[in-house]
Amino acid sequence: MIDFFLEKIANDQYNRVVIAYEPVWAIGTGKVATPQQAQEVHKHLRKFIEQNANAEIAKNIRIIYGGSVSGSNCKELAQQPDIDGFLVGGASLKPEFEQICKSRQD
Ligand SMILES: O=C[C@H](O)COP(=O)(O)O
Repeated sequence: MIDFFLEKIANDQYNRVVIAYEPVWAIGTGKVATPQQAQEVHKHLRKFIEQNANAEIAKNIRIIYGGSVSGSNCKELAQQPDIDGFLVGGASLKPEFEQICKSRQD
């Protein structure tokens, strides 16, 4: 499905694109992907973009993870090289959201 969208994006428009990977079983369930699982998918997406656009675009595009992100799992997810941020649902309404926002800064 992503190829359908990518072919409609001009190379100079990629800086306005954010791709979110959300395993459906992780949305609002409290079951989060392991950092390794999420990293594997994000890496695959970045590689796909490299092959279908170019290496510079693939390096700079933001690929974010969503699905039961919390204060207790954000740190390790944020350390994965191809996870650029999060799409946060339930935890965005809780104090731990601040921790999630800062998780890539530490
Ligand atoms: O919009 C938010 C995402 O669907 C994830 O929601 P969640 O963090 O509650 O699992």
